[in-house]
Amino acid sequence: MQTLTITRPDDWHIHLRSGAALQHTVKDAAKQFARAIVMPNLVPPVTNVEQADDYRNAIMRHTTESMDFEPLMTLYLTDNTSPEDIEAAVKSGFVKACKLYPAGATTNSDSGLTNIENAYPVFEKMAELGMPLLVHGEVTDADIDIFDREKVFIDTKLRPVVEKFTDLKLVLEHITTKDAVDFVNEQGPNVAATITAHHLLLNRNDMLVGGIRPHLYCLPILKRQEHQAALLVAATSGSPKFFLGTDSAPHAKSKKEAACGCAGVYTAYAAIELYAEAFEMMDKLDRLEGFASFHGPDFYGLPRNEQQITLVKDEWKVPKHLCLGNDKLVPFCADEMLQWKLKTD
Ligand SMILES: NC(=O)N[C@@H](CC(=O)O)C(=O)O
Ligand SMILES: [Zn+2]
Ligand SMILES: [Zn+2]
Repeated sequence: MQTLTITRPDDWHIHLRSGAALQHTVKDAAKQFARAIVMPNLVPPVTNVEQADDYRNAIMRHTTESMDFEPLMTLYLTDNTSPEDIEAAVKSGFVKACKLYPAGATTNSDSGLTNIENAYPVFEKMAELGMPLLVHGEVTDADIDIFDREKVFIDTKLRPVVEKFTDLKLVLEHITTKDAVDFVNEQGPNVAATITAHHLLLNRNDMLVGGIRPHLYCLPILKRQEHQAALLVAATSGSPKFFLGTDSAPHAKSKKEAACGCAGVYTAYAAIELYAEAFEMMDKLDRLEGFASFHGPDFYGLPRNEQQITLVKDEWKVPKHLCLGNDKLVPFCADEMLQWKLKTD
């Protein structure tokens, strides 16, 4: 049977949620990933070191020593975040990045920045101290089409930031367009991007043709096939600017299958397997380890993991439902066949 052994990967963008959900989300992440950048968009959001510490402890209560899992915490930037908050975050040692949500852009982003320039003093401190800025890159203007929101954000909001803060470490999260790939490639080594498995495997036809599939609705929304193709090329290029970030974002089944369903796709239960499918599609399985296990820690200035994981080419069927605390959740590719399976023994 075909196998693939790689250095244990990390997830540089995950939503673990809080409360009862942690029972499931932490286990799913930890079975493959050694570390994960944990997004701070809880209700209320994680905006200071004290809240990040509480959240970290809540996550750690769902780990065991044998899981060997380290959550890397983030702060949620608001209009009120100060340079002193950044100093405290760096000093904590466990806060590894700060997250910029434009207010209203995505799930639980209401407390995000109302104007990116409000955070310029904060960006200056982050650049000085080497704290990475993670960006949900979409504008929120009502007159901008949802499929154009990433490109318009890059052109109108992000370009001024990278021109002004030339040393700022910046990760454009969950990129979905060829425009984002080109932008990242044009910048110096301090600008990188994460790419999700679902944006590599799908385009908007998969979500909309033959019926609307609410479980494939996420933000930024799936784009045209030509954008998917550009993401596949970027992820499998071997460039250290692109690395794994699942954006695994669980929501209860009832919240997705609704008149106004929320955004987010749950992939953590089989994330590395899903990426393996995408890399195999490109005949680039040999590039998976760099993308999943090397480029992220190299960018963040953290050591690469020493353990390994093995994937086996062994078809299996994804369950129709998983649990999310006391709720039911429909995972990505529910009731479909996957080709790769993480070896657990
Ligand atoms: N990606 C999503 O569609 N949803 C994320 C938020 C985010 O990452 O934008 C979530 O928290 O549910
Ligand atoms: Zn986002
Ligand atoms: Zn996310």
